[in-house]
Amino acid sequence: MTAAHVLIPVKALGLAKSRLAHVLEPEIRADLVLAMLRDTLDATLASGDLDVTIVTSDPHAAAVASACGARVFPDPGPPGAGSTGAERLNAALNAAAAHVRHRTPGIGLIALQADLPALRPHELVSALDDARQVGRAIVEDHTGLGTTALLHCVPHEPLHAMFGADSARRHVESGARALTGDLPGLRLDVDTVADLEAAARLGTGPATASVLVRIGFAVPAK
Ligand SMILES: Nc1nc2c(ncn2[C@@H]2O[C@H](COP(=O)(O)OP(=O)(O)OP(=O)(O)O)[C@@H](O)[C@H]2O)c(=O)[nH]1
Ligand SMILES: C=C(OP(=O)(O)O)C(=O)O
Repeated sequence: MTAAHVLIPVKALGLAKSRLAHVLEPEIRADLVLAMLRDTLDATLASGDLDVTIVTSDPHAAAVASACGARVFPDPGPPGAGSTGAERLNAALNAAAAHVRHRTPGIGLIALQADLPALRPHELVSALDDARQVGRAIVEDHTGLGTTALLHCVPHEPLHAMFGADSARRHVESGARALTGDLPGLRLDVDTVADLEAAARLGTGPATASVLVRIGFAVPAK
């Protein structure tokens, strides 16, 4: 049986990585988002017996998913008028989780960020092993405030994603254990120029490395 099902959300590329908009033109920003998605996906698919679904309405992200062997779940769109970005993200993840659990009752779920270009397969394996011991767990991002992975191994409770600003605290309050392992690639989501520099130092997958070289970083692939 598949060990767990990984859900990776990606919003429309034109809206993505707005915190890099002051340094990167829209076209290269879109290339970077797709490259980080590809490297995140490749590391995830190399982590063992995991199914992977990309949650997106973006055709370019869906094409990358299909090329890598992942499934695509169409973003259901805003849950209501005036909903916030975080509400849209969590609604999309929760809908995808319900769909997966309908097909595969009780399967473990991992909601994973799409911008983890330095992710190593063993980090995801180790986090999943630890999450199984406690049922519900998170990996805090490198700032300690956000969540890069919500690992939900409680068979008969819905995912209840709570991503968005300060999501680590909310996930912990919802009963998730914050994992303490040494997981530098899994903790490094890339939102800012400083994050990009940190990822380049840590070593990214080849797709991201190639974009970094185009924008002036001299980096070896991991
Ligand atoms: N499917 C889906 N994914 C989303 C949605 N909102 C955000 N995401 C994804 O969730 C992750 C975190 O989202 P954000 O931090 O809002 O966006 P970002 O593109 O990483 O960065 P900023 O634009 O700088 O905030 C990213 O992978 C997004 O693509 C949504 O409404 N639907
Ligand atoms: C959405 C989140 O992350 P970020 O905004 O850093 O991508 C989060 O940590 O819940």
